Amino acid sequence: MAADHSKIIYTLTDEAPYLATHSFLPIVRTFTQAAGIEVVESDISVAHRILGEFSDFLSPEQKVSNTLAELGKKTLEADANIIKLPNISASQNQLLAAIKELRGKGFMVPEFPENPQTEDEKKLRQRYAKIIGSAVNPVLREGNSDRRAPRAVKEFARKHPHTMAEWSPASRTHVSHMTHGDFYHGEKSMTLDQARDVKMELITTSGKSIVLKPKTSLLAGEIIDSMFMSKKALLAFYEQQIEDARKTGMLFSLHVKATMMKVSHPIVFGHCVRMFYKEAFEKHGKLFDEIGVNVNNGMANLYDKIQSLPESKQEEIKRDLHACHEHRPELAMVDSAKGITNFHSPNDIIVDASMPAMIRQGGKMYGADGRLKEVKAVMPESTFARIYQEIINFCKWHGAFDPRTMGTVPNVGLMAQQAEEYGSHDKTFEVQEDGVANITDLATGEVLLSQNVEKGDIWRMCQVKDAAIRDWVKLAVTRARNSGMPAVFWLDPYRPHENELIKKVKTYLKDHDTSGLDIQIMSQVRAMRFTLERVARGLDTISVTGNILRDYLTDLFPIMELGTSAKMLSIVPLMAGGGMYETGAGGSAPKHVQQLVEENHLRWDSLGEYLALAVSLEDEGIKTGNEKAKILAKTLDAATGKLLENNKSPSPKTGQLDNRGSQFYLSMYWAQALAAQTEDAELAARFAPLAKKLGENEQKIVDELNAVQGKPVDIGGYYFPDRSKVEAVMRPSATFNAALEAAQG
Ligand SMILES: NC(=O)C1=CN([C@@H]2O[C@H](COP(=O)(O)OP(=O)(O)OC[C@H]3O[C@@H](n4cnc5c(N)ncnc54)[C@H](OP(=O)(O)O)[C@@H]3O)[C@@H](O)[C@H]2O)C=CC1
Ligand SMILES: O=C(O)CCC(=O)C(=O)O
Ligand SMILES: [Mg+2]
Repeated sequence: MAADHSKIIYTLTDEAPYLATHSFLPIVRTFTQAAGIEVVESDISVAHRILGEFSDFLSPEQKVSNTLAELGKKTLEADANIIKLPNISASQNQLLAAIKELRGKGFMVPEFPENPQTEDEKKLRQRYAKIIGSAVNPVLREGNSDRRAPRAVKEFARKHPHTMAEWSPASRTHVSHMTHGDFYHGEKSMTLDQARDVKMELITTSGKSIVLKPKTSLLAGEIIDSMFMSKKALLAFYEQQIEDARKTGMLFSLHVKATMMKVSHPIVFGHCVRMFYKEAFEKHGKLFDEIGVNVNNGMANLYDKIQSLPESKQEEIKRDLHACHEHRPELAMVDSAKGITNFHSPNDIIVDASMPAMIRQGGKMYGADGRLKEVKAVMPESTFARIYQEIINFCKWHGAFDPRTMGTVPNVGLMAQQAEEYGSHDKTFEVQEDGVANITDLATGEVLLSQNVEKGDIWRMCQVKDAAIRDWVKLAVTRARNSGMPAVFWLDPYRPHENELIKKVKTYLKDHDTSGLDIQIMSQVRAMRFTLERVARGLDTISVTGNILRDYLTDLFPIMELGTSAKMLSIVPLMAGGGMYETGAGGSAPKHVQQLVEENHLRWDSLGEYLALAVSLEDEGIKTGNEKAKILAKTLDAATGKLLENNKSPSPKTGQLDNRGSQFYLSMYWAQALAAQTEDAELAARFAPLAKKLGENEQKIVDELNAVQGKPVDIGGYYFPDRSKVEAVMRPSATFNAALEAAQG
């Protein structure tokens, strides 16, 4: 393919990464132009996704296309080269706020039907369901996951270690999970002998058939699972844990992943809130139902809904809620200054980030008085919760990890084609009546898997495709070979699903040359212990895991090693041949936007973007034979290394170098590296003037960038900001802007 047809797709997302993109894209284009590469935008922000879904409600000039669907199709093409920034996986509260903002701006998308009654409302609700929770990543992730800390980043962390609180062997902090009645308990799993169409059906005790999902087409070799969480067991567990925390004087803290597990975890979360405030719910439950309170969306929803009630009633409810606290444990706070507890909103306590933060703080979270305290971390589902208890045990014995000496733990994750639990939300159901939940072959009527369930249980089917597993095993071998590190498959033979996986892993490993490689299979708790023993000795170990542990471990280890998962290289080699380059392994850090709006300081670190862009350019260079792209990649990596070496990352403090200043330094180092290289004289000549100009004006530009800080700014919205205002805020240095412009061809 001719180099001048090269295209890199760069996503526009939300919050801090969206803001950072507005200053970064003009920089990127200045450089990529020189290699004939066009950088095109694809807006997959939550606001744009709402507009795309509801274009039938918009005027012709307001209509936008469904960019997410288009981008999803692109991932299936061999020449896809996509840079994907983190996006909001919207909770219901966030969705409501986005809808309100859009309507306020004259985009009359429908109101979200919280309690759909009519057929029309039910349809609208279904359309909105496509936008809620983790709705972007599963569509785009048509490949498995390769996440690691690049050498330069790890070296930087060793030289400039982040803070790490001490761990005491006497710490009482622990994880509480269920030991029966959860998804782990009684899971059933099978590998399909042939392609089959199945239905999911509940046969009630009264003999009625309720079709949960009429048809799902499965391929030969696919692994399917059937599992459920018992409501009775869950409630008994919560009751016991709440009481245990009270008796022992521990902070009570709940950790879920309601964004990715968008059907099951809001229910799991809601049961906990209702149990905690049991007496208030017994007294006011009927009224709450009437006014549409749904604490699956957190206490924020309750406080919002009761505002429709007379003042005196509101006071009574609040009194009754407060009264519950008298015989309850103290709750962990998300923001103690603002009085926001762990129960406020399920998207405030996303387990992959919230547990590592606690571990980094020496096993403590904030109480209502703003002081750090030991915690009971409640994660009902036991399948993966056990790894956190294991790392807590290790920290108590070993003490806190030392970022200066600890080894690194990259991850190879099974993620493609909506693998495992994270792809299960269209196959997850809250059981309406006691009965048997069956997965039945449509053609033969044969029941493949069945479970006895009761009203209120959460039943689900998960699946993972054979091709995805093969590709994952191959990626693991490739990473083990290229890195020279041992690789451990974290698989538990006592869990039926993972037992099926183990059989396949053993088979597919034989397709590869594994001579000289150290590849092992261990259950999760052993794998964690083995890995941590090595980490403490400065040794590196690849974790090869399923989809949930991919998510958990790629925040856990980076947060210990690097202070944040924003500094991870995160590659998705797409199964169709293309590449998607995610930027960091974390999210969109909402409090960063708040700081920008209040103080015009953006602490967001775009390092993930720099790393992603370098591999994207390298990939483009290799696939299209574009030598200039390869040089851009190499020099960008060198510039990133220098940025770290010279400590030009954004500071969290207003008044100091922020995201914009850091981007300036990257541009300067990149231009300098290009000017200095001797492989391509044309590129060197093209970037020499920019390198010179930026070097000469370094102090002036940094002063211009820092001078604007300390005052509030207006970006014209939160979910749907005004792009021209964002651009003005994000590009405040006239000197820098002029230098970039002059360098453009
Ligand atoms: N790939 C994706 O699309 C992902 C999206 N999400 C979404 O992101 C939102 C927030 O999720 P949450 O779980 O709180 O996780 P985040 O990773 O956004 O936040 C955790 C903390 O990590 C730090 N952090 C993360 N990225 C950066 C960065 N680039 N530069 C500097 N600091 C960073 C910040 O800490 P500090 O206080 O030190 O600044 C931040 O408060 C949610 O809407 C979630 O659904 C979450 C994960 C991945
Ligand atoms: O899609 C999401 O909501 C979050 C994704 C995530 O946390 C991850 O992939 O690490
Ligand atoms: Mg994650």
